Amino acid sequence: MTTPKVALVTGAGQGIGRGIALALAADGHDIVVADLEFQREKGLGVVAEIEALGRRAIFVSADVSKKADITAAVAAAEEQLGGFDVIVNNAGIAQVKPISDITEEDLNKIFQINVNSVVFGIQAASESFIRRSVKGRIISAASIAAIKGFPILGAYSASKFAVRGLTQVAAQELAPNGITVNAYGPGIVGTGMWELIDSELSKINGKPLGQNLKENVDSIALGRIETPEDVAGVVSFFASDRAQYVTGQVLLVDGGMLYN
Ligand SMILES: NC(=O)C1=CN([C@@H]2O[C@H](COP(=O)(O)OP(=O)(O)OC[C@H]3O[C@@H](n4cnc5c(N)ncnc54)[C@H](O)[C@@H]3O)[C@@H](O)[C@H]2O)C=CC1
Ligand SMILES: CC(=O)C(C)=O
Repeated sequence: MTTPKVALVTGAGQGIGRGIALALAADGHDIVVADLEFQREKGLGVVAEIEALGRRAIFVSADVSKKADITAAVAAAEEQLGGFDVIVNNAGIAQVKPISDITEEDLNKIFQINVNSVVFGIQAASESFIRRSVKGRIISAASIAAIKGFPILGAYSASKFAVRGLTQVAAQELAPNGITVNAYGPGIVGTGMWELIDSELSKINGKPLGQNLKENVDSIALGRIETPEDVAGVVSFFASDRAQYVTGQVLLVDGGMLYN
């Protein structure tokens, strides 16, 4: 296949999404930086970082729980950057609650953002790829919590198991079109999401701030917290020509926490 040239990354205003957007730009992609409207300033900062790498980039305000927003972001890639080859369904949220406390609203919210978004991303990307005869790449955010259920992260774990299931199904359905579908499975990454998990766990188990994070990091074989750049390396691989025979996989990038 030809090297993908335009990538759309959701949740790219900060954290892992920002790291992925910068890595794909360094690989030679032009980038749609998609995030919620309230992240516009941060998103424009990422656009400037990408432009400093010599690539083109635009910020698109998109709520991934809305199908129309994802479809519009794909259209913006085609119309403003002249193509569309890779989607990274990265945006996601965490919730930190024992199953006994999970509400109907909690479930609806986390599934709309972590799961519905992946269905919408697969739909919008594959429609564009098939219409334009592009053997594109669909890459989504799973987690170690897509392989093993984590206590107090029940709704989150369920949502990431769903991402893994969707990845396997879409890989099989889209293979006849030459489209590959994969997911990355980070472990404990030092972003806003883990700041939230650590502080919420502290409220539940009374440990001092930072202690839950430290204990989790202590369980990592490579002995350090993960960075967005660690995750981005795997996404860069999935988007590259080197990954053209890889589909339907969740690749764990966790420094040695789970083993398959
Ligand atoms: N931080 C970690 O340890 C791990 C993170 N992940 C996954 O990686 C992905 C990125 O996580 P982080 O960068 O750590 O999180 P983060 O909280 O630092 O960043 C998430 C980004 O997604 C955006 N976002 C949230 N809801 C959105 C919506 N409805 N529409 C559009 N954008 C939205 C936020 O504005 C933010 O820019 C998530 O899917 C997460 O579940 C997976 C495993 C571990
Ligand atoms: C945030 C996340 O996915 C975990 C397992 O920590």
